[in-house]
Amino acid sequence: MSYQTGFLNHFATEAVAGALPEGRNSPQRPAFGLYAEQFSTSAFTMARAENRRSWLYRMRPTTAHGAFVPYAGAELLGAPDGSHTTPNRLRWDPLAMPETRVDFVDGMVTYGGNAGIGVHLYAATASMDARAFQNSDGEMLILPQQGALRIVTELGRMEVAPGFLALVPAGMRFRVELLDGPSRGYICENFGAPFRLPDLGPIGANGLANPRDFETPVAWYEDRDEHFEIVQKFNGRLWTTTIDHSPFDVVAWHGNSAPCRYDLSRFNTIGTVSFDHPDPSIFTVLTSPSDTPGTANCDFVIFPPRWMVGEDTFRPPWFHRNVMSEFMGLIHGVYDAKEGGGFVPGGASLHNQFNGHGPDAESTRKAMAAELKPSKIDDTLAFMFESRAIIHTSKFAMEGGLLQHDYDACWTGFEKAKLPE
Ligand SMILES: O=C(O)Cc1cc(O)ccc1O
Ligand SMILES: [Fe+2]
Repeated sequence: MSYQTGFLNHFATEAVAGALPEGRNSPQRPAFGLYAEQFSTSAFTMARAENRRSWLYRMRPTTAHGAFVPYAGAELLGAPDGSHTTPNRLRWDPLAMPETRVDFVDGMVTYGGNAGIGVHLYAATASMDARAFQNSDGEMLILPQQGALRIVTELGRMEVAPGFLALVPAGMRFRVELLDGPSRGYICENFGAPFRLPDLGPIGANGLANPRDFETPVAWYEDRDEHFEIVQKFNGRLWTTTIDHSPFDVVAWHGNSAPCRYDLSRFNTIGTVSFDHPDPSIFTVLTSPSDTPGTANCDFVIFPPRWMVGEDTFRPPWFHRNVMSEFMGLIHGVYDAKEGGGFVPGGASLHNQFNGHGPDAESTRKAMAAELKPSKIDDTLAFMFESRAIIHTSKFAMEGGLLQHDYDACWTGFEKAKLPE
């Protein structure tokens, strides 16, 4: 597998020498009888810095297909209708692996969502073969938690193991192959402005996720004249059609709208070297801004291994109530605000708008008693999708058997403060 590096670069790549036109996008007759196609993930008229599009040179035009009809699988995928939304702090046990053959498409399960994002987990036991998924509703941020994936996209192939993220543009066709057997992970579906690197402000020109660590596949195609099912998510529902060849027939492409992967261990984690626990925005990997400056449609934030050195400081996350809603998951290890257990790899939690949460009683007791020498939080990777809007939960999330009904109890047993007489 080879990659080109950089975030949102203008890449150019060809799997067959001479396939990529030079000096123009749409020659009268592209090489070898290929067909040129513009793939736009921003409006044509978007400001240059925000403009995203790629030019694809493929063996057949994408237009060669019949009508899409409603798709019957993936019954647990869909937009929550609001009837299961609660202000309560929620936490879930891990999603079980299916006992039958289930691929990535049918293995997606919606936990929550709002107008800006969809929050899903997937649990799959089979690779997709002669089918592809296309999400016309939004781009997909995929975080494997168990099992490495090979994601075959129209623009090339990338491998993503647990600890990596994959980002697939809205509208792009892809299939997911399992490299290590049963696989599970998390998905943030982004209906808003596409994810980008956050501004660094006073941090300066370097730090957090550095652009050069993002990797985009080189062009790759397969020449398979057989039936392929295309499953499309459109307007919150799934649709299907069949074509007579592989959709992965793009021989060359250029442009800046492309899938990428990123190894989260490359994140340059920044924290306090004096006192107090900084706001978790310091851990933002990618952000999808809204039209209100400073208020994200969605921030993707990680809690990676890091040194804790704060003096006279309560080091774990503080107790807090937040206008932003927070969905969290755990790739591996223990999260420093939940030392009392219950938040486990493959599990999840949700703390919706203004509902108080923070360290459990066990983490609080330990942090208040700790000797404050430098200590390393190691072997851990938690993450958060933080959204400006309430995250509505699905029926499955509330009634699917994984919800921990005793979650509130992790915040009991705190002693009352004793004021001077
Ligand atoms: O709630 C959480 O665990 C996430 C979180 C972590 C942190 O370090 C500060 C604030 C915050 O919401
Ligand atoms: Fe929080």
